[in-house]
Amino acid sequence: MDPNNASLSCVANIVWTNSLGTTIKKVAYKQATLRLVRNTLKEMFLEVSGEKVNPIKMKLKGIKVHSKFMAEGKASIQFTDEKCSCFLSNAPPGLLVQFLKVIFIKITSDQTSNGESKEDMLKKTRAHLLSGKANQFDDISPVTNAELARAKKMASGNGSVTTPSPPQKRKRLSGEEQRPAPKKLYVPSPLTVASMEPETLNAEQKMILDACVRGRSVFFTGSAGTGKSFLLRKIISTLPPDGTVATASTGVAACLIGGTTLHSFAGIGSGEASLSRCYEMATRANSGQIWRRCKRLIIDEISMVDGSYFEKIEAVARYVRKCDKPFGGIQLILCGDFFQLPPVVKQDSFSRNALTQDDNSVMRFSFETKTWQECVQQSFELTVVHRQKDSNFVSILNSIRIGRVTPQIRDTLTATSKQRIEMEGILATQLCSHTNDADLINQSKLNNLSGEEKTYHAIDSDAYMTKQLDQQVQAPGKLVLKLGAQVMLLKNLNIAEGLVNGARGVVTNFVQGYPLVKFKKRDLLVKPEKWSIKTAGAVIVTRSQLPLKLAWAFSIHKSQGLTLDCVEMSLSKVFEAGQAYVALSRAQSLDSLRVLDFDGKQVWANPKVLEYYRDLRRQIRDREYITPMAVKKKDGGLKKSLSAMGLTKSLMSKPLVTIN
Ligand SMILES: Nc1ncnc2c1ncn2[C@@H]1O[C@H](COP(=O)(O)OP(=O)(O)OP(=O)(O)O)[C@@H](O)[C@H]1O
Ligand SMILES: [Mg+2]
Repeated sequence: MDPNNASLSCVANIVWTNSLGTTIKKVAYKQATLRLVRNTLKEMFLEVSGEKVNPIKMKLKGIKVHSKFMAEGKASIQFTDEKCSCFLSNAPPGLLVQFLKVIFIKITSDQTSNGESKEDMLKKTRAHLLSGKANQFDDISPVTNAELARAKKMASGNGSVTTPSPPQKRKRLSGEEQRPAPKKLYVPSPLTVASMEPETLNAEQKMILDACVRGRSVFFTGSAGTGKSFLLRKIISTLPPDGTVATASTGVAACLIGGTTLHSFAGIGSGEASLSRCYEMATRANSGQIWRRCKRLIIDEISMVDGSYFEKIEAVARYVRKCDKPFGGIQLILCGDFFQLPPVVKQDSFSRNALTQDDNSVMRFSFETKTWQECVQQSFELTVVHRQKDSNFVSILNSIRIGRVTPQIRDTLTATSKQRIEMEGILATQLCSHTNDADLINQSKLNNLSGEEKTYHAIDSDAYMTKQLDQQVQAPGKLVLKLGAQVMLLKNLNIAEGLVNGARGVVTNFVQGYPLVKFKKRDLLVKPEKWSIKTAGAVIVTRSQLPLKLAWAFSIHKSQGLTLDCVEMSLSKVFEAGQAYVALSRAQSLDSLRVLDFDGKQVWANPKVLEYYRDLRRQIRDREYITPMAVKKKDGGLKKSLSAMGLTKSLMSKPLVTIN
């Protein structure tokens, strides 16, 4: 959390009411700046300033904060003394959360600190009034560790301060005793999940966030686990929600950033229709409005977006928005790693065999299009891998990424085939090259278990959206479990205790109808959780389901973007460049990985991608906007970073060779 975040820009409406609840005055700001200030008597105020109207200050005492819709950038603060309410909207969700947190921390701290007594305050007030001096307002001081600790104690229910009051909820305690529920200024949701993550952005991630906030159209890449999706979540929570559309090429990736799929946003079906037909489809009432409202389009896993489709949606954007600028003037934030899975095309045109036939007509990467050159203003490459901590494994993965397998790498990976990675009944997840194989394995393993079946049906907020929820939410519409079922957790429930999205476990019991699951670090009685997705029309729909999925096997395609613990794979049937790399890079360490029948032939990179990255790095190096890695240390920093990525200069300039 940024302790100095005591200001916020958003839409604000202030409404004063009389004792009957009738509105007596209203002030509306399209673009308000909110600040936390203190007067000479150290009382805290919320100052709202904006177009034309003089700043309005409201005392932060006895307030009620309604924060249920923070994830959508909305909240309201009710001021008892002033008899008014301030309604906030279109606030960047992450910044809104931080701002409300600062208010909570400061108020809690003011009330619980052993500061001045009431008598002292009265004396001070009288002296101030007699002095005849005007009230002066200063920004509040940054949050201190002591204030933070007091607020944490308060939030965990150990404190006695109840201001600001949460929505009128009461928590039933043991026995008859009741007391006000602890403040809940934060509502976990996929859209604000970034705020739950304790990690802060590193320097290279901050530089990209800064470019996005400045309105640049950017592409950022980096090997698996460099925090691309993590950064995207931060970017989304830092931008105003109105006009920001978060999408990804796959449902799983869209779910990880709380967005929708690019296809459902664009409204042109698979994109195979003629351009004029696509124009027609995209101008239909709903789609047209969505395109016209969009100001910033975010696309994760851009490597899986076909070039022709990318060109088509760009043309559609210009047409529907009646604007000749690239992408109809929409800011693009693109992210992905072209060394991972390429676009899915009907024919297997980019399998290894096809590469030798010089048949590139069917699939093109989006970076190969003229549209890409015209639309992307700045490119960045993240270089620090966070998913894996072991530098040896990171350098193996970086070599695999570029299709390079040395004898040492082969030996290291082959040696994993015999290691025991199961622990206390938790088996390894098999990663399969084909989706059907994964489904069959899960079904037959479940059938082989002898216990009684328990079925859990999801509750969707809109029955018409079930198909979209199936595509975008990892939690299945129907989940069948038995004692001994291998499962994966689908939510970050407690990061410190390892209860994170991707954590593996086994069902050991059913208690009150819920499965008791043994995870690596602890057992958990798993209860339903909610997922929200934003449809292309900015409507929020939800699914309530147990955050579990059968996990004997997954397809590699469905695993792209995930961090998994305890994985096993046989790569003998891989058919895409980058497929082996995606599978291997899901693991967090060599100890939690088992590779059966490893062969260097299973690893290759697409020559076009290698060439693109060579050019990209040259471009990044040469331009004024030097990359974070070059910023770190101009003399040799670049070389060091490249070798950390498994790319020395000489290798970069050579065509690809796959070493078997
Ligand atoms: N700055 C950071 N500090 C600490 N951990 C981080 C940081 N950035 C990302 N991570 C962690 O690294 C892991 C991988 O991040 P993420 O899934 O965003 O990577 P990615 O680049 O999107 O990978 P992929 O290419 O596989 O989709 C996550 O557990 C994330 O929380
Ligand atoms: Mg990702």
